[in-house]
Amino acid sequence: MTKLLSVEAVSWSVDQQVILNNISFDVSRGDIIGIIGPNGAGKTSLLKCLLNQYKNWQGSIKLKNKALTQYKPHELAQTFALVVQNAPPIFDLKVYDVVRMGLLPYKALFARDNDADKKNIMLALAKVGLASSEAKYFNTLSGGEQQRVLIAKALVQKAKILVLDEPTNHLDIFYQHQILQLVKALNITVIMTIHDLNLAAHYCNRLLLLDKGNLVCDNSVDQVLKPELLTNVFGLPCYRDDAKHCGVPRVYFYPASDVSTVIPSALNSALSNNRQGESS
Ligand SMILES: Nc1ncnc2c1ncn2[C@@H]1O[C@H](COP(=O)(O)OP(=O)(O)OP(=O)(O)O)[C@@H](O)[C@H]1O
Repeated sequence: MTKLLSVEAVSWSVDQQVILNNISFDVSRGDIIGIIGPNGAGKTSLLKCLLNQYKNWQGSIKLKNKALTQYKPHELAQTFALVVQNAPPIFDLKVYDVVRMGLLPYKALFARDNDADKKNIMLALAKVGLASSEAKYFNTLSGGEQQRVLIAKALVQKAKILVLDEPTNHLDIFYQHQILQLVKALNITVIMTIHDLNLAAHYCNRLLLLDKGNLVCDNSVDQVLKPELLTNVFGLPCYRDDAKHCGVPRVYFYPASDVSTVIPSALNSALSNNRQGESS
């Protein structure tokens, strides 16, 4: 796969507190990368460095072999589309106008939309299942619908890399899957922070596990979702079910005090497998 983004030894500190420590990884075209880790691990900070929103990080981030810092803002806007929860008040706009904002990196200020622009906007809204919502106010939509509008904006933006910060937060299970299915079906490169490890397993082809600003593991779902590793990072006993529901493993966490009453036999066998793995 072609390398799109190359992150080398990126560190970021605020007031001598190290928030990201020497992070290196590559992103290839078509990757769907989930950044996982506990609260405060540095997931959002890493996204913000990738988007060049912070200026004082150290290290190197290259987009197609050229330093990110050498790109003009509109060039970056043509490359990255950001989808965040809790969109700012600027989105007191109609759905059509929010999606239209995806055209801005390509347009002169105050340029009018042509027929092709309008067609693109409506096509993007149709792709996210919101063609009949163009005249509604963005702020009146549900969280899941707002996410879909922002994805439509990203489509109009023709972004090469879709960056999502906790896209499934506040969504019910149906919309969690709907958003991630939609994201996967776009067939573009995706980098997202995500708390739900089983959702991440389902939709990502690679996971980056962060802990206290360090990249603890960058690998396939199968290699990152190891009970021992996750127990170390999240501080809770973890059991992995390898029955491969829909082709992926599932992980479960338990309060330490409840472990022996929840699934004693399954957990014991998982722990003993771990121990065997350690000794081999
Ligand atoms: N602009 C900032 N100034 C000072 N500290 C910051 C800033 N941004 C983030 N931090 C600190 O960096 C650490 C990592 O924050 P970050 O938001 O990246 O974590 P996260 O992994 O995304 O957490 P969560 O899962 O809670 O969203 C936290 O301790 C946070 O307080």
